[in-house]
Amino acid sequence: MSNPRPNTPLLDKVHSPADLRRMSDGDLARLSDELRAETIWTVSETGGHLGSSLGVVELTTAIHAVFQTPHDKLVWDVGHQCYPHKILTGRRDRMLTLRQKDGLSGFTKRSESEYDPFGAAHSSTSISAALGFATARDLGEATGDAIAVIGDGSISAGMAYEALNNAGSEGRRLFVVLNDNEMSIAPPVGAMSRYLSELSKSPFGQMADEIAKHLPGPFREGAERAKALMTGATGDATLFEQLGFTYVGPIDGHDMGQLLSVLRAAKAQATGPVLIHAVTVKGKGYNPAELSDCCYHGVAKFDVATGQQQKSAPNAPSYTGVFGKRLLAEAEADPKIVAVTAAMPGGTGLDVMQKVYPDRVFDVGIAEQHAVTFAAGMAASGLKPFCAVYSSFLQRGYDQIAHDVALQNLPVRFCIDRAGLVGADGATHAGAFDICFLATLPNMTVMAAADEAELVHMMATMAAHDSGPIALRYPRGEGVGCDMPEQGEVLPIGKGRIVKQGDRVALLSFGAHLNETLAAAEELDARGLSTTVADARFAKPLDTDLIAQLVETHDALITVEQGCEGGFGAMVLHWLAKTGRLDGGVAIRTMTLPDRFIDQASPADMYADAGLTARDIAKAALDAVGVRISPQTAKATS
Ligand SMILES: Cc1ncc(C[n+]2csc(CCOP(=O)(O)OP(=O)(O)O)c2C)c(N)n1
Ligand SMILES: CC(=O)[C@@H](O)[C@H](O)COP(=O)(O)O
Ligand SMILES: [Mg+2]
Repeated sequence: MSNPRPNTPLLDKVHSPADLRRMSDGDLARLSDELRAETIWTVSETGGHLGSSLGVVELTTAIHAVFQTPHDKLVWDVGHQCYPHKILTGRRDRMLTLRQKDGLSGFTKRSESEYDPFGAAHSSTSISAALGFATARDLGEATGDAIAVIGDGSISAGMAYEALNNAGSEGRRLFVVLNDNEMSIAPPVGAMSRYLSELSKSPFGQMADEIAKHLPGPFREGAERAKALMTGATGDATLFEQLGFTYVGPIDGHDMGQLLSVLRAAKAQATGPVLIHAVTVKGKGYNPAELSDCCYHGVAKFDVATGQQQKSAPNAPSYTGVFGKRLLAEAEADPKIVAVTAAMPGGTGLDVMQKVYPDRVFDVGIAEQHAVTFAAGMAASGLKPFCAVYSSFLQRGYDQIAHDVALQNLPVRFCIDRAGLVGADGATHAGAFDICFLATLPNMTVMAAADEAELVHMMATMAAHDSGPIALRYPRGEGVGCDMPEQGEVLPIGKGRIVKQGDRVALLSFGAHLNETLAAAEELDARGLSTTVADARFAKPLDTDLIAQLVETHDALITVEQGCEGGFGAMVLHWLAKTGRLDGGVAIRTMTLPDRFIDQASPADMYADAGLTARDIAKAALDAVGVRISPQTAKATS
């Protein structure tokens, strides 16, 4: 399907933001319409984060028109809304490579453009980074103004308050644009969201006098009336003003005239931190997006005329889908089971349980640190909390896992979706580190599902495991299409399983790379190297009997995991070394992700880049047993 490319005569003249600064205000408004059409067309061909990008079309145009980017530093929060920004900053001709192998990142990225002064993808970092730039300017570095654009969802994270708190006390000239579209991925939650909702209903332009007087007539009267009204009505300043910011807003984030006036006035007058509250619509200007519950937050390729997305039929249930269903089943059987998500009820699958038990599922907003310790408090009180957080986002709550959960040995269940390489979201969302940062914690039990049937058993095991914290990791996307058990069977903690018996080479897989490991075993068998395949199931506690048996009865042991160095394979090596089993010389290879970040591509291409294909595993085994593969053989069989 190919959608007709929009006609964009004004946008065709824009090769950098400098071209915007030569346009009239009227042309900038017309340009934004073209930019919106171009964004819709682009994402219809590539898929990606459409809704948030459509919500900032005018804002993007106005900021680049008023501020001198790239000397002034524009820092996007999350960065999923950066497609209009990328189109205006010289990357329009590469937009069809968005989120693809060797293509443009789906988020801002320093190495991609001087207009991306700070990379993002994990939320709530923009104010901190922007304050860093502002401080560097004040210390003499060659940088200009700093502008952070943060959404109403992202400003619910603790890190944003740390930054507001510091910026408000530092008093440096800094611009924070709050892009308030009253949406996160799901509808926003929390008291802050409620507060912003009230604030955004206040009349236009409650702002400080020194900025209001620089506004054109009608805006100024409106602002003065609103200020009188607001001050009269409320008497106190906004939360942001009480933190030391000049608050400007709420303004219509789609009205180019308001945006340009307010940004110009703020730029002309600001001597300290300014927060501009722009009210926008997620998915603005594209009906299917505006009308959909998710505002087309993340979409597949689609037909522009209808909004119909191109989604291939699944070959197997998704891990997330199996997780959601099984959690509901476990929750039906045990009223003490509760669940916690950090603004991702749909992505984690908790929405399945939420529909049935809304009082037992807690969406705490984008607040992973709080989510973990909140779950710890519930565990300390006798409940059985399942804390469902994507692997890479769980990095945000690591000290809470160590300090509040593991050290106190509290029975929090960590359900870690998007473990391993995730594809189009690239390096920022890779679930590469959770095995390493969890298996090294005392008291922690760490499991990984080899397939969707194992996930069912491991969910039952988590529900039953009440003696301390336990984590279960599983990848993004579909399972392998295996037979599914009706019920989950509680697994013996710390016990793995032999999947295929051989006697020369032992492949010990942890998690969802079992299929590739079995394929490697086939190749090795075909070469006359009888191969055992074992599924470790646990990275902690290790099945040391199994490992000892494999090492004693095979010529080589190869560990395989969808995780970084320092994870499962390292734990195996530690144990072997500590028990002297390496002294006699054992042929061992640990197959892990490489010590580098891997850019977006398909998961298969990313694992090939990582050196974790079935062929790679087989080659490691051949190398370990000393069968050198001649270049010709390698070429012939590749
Ligand atoms: C630390 C972290 N947790 C969760 C996410 C997943 N995530 C991406 S965008 C988003 C919602 C952001 O809402 P908002 O800031 O309001 O931006 P909008 O999409 O409305 O433009 C979430 C939860 C993330 N990127 N980073
Ligand atoms: C921008 C962001 O962080 C989320 O939208 C993320 O891209 C969701 O990932 P999944 O598509 O794997 O749910
Ligand atoms: Mg939002």
